[in-house]
Amino acid sequence: MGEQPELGDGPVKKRIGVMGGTFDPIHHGHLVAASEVASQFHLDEVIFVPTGEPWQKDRRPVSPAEDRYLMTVIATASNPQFSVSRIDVDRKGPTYTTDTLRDLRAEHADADLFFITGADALSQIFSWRNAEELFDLAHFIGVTRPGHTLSDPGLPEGGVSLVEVPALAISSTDCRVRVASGEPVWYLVPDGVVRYIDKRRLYLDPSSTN
Ligand SMILES: Nc1ncnc2c1ncn2[C@@H]1O[C@H](COP(=O)(O)OP(=O)(O)OP(=O)(O)O)[C@@H](O)[C@H]1O
Ligand SMILES: O=C(O)c1ccc[n+]([C@@H]2O[C@H](COP(=O)([O-])O)[C@@H](O)[C@H]2O)c1
Repeated sequence: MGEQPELGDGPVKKRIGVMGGTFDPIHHGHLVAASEVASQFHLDEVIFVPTGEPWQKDRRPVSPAEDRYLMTVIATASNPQFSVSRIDVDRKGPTYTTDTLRDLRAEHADADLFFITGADALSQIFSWRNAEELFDLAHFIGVTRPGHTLSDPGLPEGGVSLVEVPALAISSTDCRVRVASGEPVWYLVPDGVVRYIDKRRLYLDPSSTN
């Protein structure tokens, strides 16, 4: 049997969301943002990409990349639309999103990429390395986040979409502080992540939480 003919002008491109983050730990704010963008933008899938060395988060020691990667796998395992990439964890040196997007474009040459970022990260985007190249590599989607104003910091015309997502006032910092002070993180992070934090004894040292 021959291949199905393509409709329209050419093959329909896959639409892949990319959710980059330090995920220390991953929480329901990340998951809701990815799910909502996937729905609103008719994405085929969302790839979560934990950072290797997040060079702008150097105020405190970040948990080992392998722990952050595994928590991301646990958190996304139940959603068939979600997957996790090791590309930033496996690349040596500081994590730059231009590298992330170049590598993903090489792996998914047939796809359009949509990079998902919260209001706080979007407002800092011009401090990222080679920021001017970012918008040629993916379409950017800025999502609302409680406590932060979602505004366009001067992004190129058509390069970014601003999207409202259900407001979850959760941050990884708050989760770490709660664990260090013996407060629960149940329902702020997926159940498997609560258990992983406990098993690996993460975030118990108060000096490394903030
Ligand atoms: N509650 C949330 N709602 C929407 N977007 C979020 C939320 N939390 C994080 N994000 C976005 O997810 C991406 C990855 O975030 P990150 O892993 O740094 O989590 P964080 O909660 O901001 O961590 P930390 O408190 O350690 O700075 C960023 O683009 C961030 O803006
Ligand atoms: O490219 C950069 O220089 C750069 C600087 C800071 C953050 N980022 C990316 O922004 C995403 C969210 O980062 P973070 O630090 O808020 O978890 C993640 O994918 C990072 O790699 C990228």
